[in-house]
Amino acid sequence: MAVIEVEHLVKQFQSVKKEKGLKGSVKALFKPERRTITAVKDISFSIEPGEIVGYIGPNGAGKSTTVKMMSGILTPTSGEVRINGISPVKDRKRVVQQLGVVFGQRTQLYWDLRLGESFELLRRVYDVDDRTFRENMDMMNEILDIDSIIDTPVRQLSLGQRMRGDLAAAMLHSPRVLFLDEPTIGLDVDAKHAIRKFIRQINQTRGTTVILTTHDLGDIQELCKRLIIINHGVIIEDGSLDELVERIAPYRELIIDFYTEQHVEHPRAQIVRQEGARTVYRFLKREITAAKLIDEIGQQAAIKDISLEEADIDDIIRVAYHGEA
Ligand SMILES: Nc1ncnc2c1ncn2[C@@H]1O[C@H](COP(=O)(O)OP(=O)(O)OP(=O)(O)O)[C@@H](O)[C@H]1O
Repeated sequence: MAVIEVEHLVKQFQSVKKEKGLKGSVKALFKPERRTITAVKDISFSIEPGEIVGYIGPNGAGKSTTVKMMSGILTPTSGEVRINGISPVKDRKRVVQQLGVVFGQRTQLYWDLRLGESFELLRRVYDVDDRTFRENMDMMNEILDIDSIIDTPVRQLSLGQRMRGDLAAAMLHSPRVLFLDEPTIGLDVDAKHAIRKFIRQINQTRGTTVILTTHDLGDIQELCKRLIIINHGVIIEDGSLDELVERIAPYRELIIDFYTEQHVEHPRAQIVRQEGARTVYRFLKREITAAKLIDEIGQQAAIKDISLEEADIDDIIRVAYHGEA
């Protein structure tokens, strides 16, 4: 059974349109002109236990709004969400027990307490028994080195330390599903590495299902086997990064430097440029491997040096978002 099911989900916000100046404010107060913003238009997907899914899209696409509806923070205008078969609208309490939620830009820790005290308090909020709490703390300590910051007041934690604390807090009640909204935002390379390792590890050892919202290409490449891409409140792609690359950029370029000027043709590669002893070939990844191509060209003329160029993931994601060439 799918762990998350989303069916024809829609969220509209009403806002009051206001003209400039005092006159506009007065008018908005007495004769408000309402405007409807459709943040999520009609979204359906289903996620199996143990998946790590990147829920991505440009700013304002509707990602956070979807995550908030999935975690029961917002009520959908129409459509349905089920987490392990339970609707967050009808039974928020039971859904919350199955969910861990981390927003990179906010914290659920208590500013005025030490990190360890924050965990103690959250343990009571989630009603976690002693043994589960200890087991989870041990595991989080191993992966996120929580012991080294456990006595630090939350307000004094660096951003990376705070994120480690937030992730540990989200796992205290052993949730089966984790929603992470930009968990690596603003972090340095070491902290990002630690967070990604954590996500992989809890996914592998506990089978935790992870939905990840991110603008970080490293997160996408290293973690997400499946990408759901949304824009303007609708899904525009649902598949693996490899499939996306294959469809948008099926070519690779092979740059070969011969010892002397050569003109070597190959039936499966097109010559893009020739400058002195250098020839640039373009070939389809699914038709031939680079190794085979190099080998076969090398049989016709001695090769001095090679390099390979792939399409930029950044460009591929941009094309997927907007369909730009
Ligand atoms: N409470 C609200 N009232 C009115 N409009 C809202 C509200 N929350 C979100 N929106 C609008 O809904 C749209 C989707 O916003 P959402 O925060 O879901 O996007 P996002 O994909 O998470 O973007 P980002 O990557 O910038 O965080 C935006 O146009 C936003 O301005």
